[in-house]
Amino acid sequence: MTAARVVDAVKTYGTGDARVRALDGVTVGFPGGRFTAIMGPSGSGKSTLMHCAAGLDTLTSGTAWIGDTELGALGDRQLTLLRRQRVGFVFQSFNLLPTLTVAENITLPQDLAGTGTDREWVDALIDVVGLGDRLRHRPSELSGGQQQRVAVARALAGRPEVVFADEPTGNLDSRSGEEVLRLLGRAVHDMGRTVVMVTHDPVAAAHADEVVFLADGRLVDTMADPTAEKVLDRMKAFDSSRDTGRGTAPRQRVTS
Ligand SMILES: Nc1ncnc2c1ncn2[C@@H]1O[C@H](COP(=O)(O)OP(=O)(O)OP(=O)(O)O)[C@@H](O)[C@H]1O
Repeated sequence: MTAARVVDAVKTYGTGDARVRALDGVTVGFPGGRFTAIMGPSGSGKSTLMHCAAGLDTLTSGTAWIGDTELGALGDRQLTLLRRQRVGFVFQSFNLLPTLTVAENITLPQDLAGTGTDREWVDALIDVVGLGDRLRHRPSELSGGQQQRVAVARALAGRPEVVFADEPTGNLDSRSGEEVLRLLGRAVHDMGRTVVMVTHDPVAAAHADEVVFLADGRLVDTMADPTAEKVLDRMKAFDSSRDTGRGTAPRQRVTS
């Protein structure tokens, strides 16, 4: 089962000479029950791909799917509901609500949707993220790593079909980052969830089951069972092919 996918995805930003093709015909599926990392050089289109696949942004052409639902066919309200009920998000900057407690932050999406909370599942999650003694605290009373663990619990609380994480360790020291990555890995391998993570860090990507590589808005490679060394080597190959003028083309400008 493919939890999320894009087909022939094209995304352009800007107009005229300044028009940039951030996604240039990407087709990729993210399998259910797997942890996939999206890697690539800066500006290669990683965040754009994630945002379009997750329904946070729309494609210029092509289609994006969550399960069997094509996102382009949905109106604004349906898209909001889909994001709230079927997708979870973890961002680099945690995005917790400062006035709410940890417990309230974790169940906020279900409270907003009025769908009710699966108490047993949420209690199990709180156990896994290790924040049982912090439930009445506000985010400002937690470390960055703890805040991100709350964000991971919030993303998983509604049992979404897929969790998208955009550089989830970008604001964390390596030890807290490692904890968050292990948590995402456990969500997939012990709890049967699906995670798609954008990262530029080979060590983070090594936690995934599979890495997909973007360059200049195109899907250029995939790697199963990654290690940090293998991912780093693959990334270095991008750099050397750029240096020698071979391999991936420079970012394509669209002048029409
Ligand atoms: N809102 C926007 N308006 C104009 N151009 C944009 C916009 N968002 C992204 N781009 C351009 O699209 C391309 C892809 O950007 P994107 O952020 O998806 O890349 P990325 O691989 O996530 O980069 P990074 O690793 O640096 O975050 C870049 O050339 C970027 O400048």
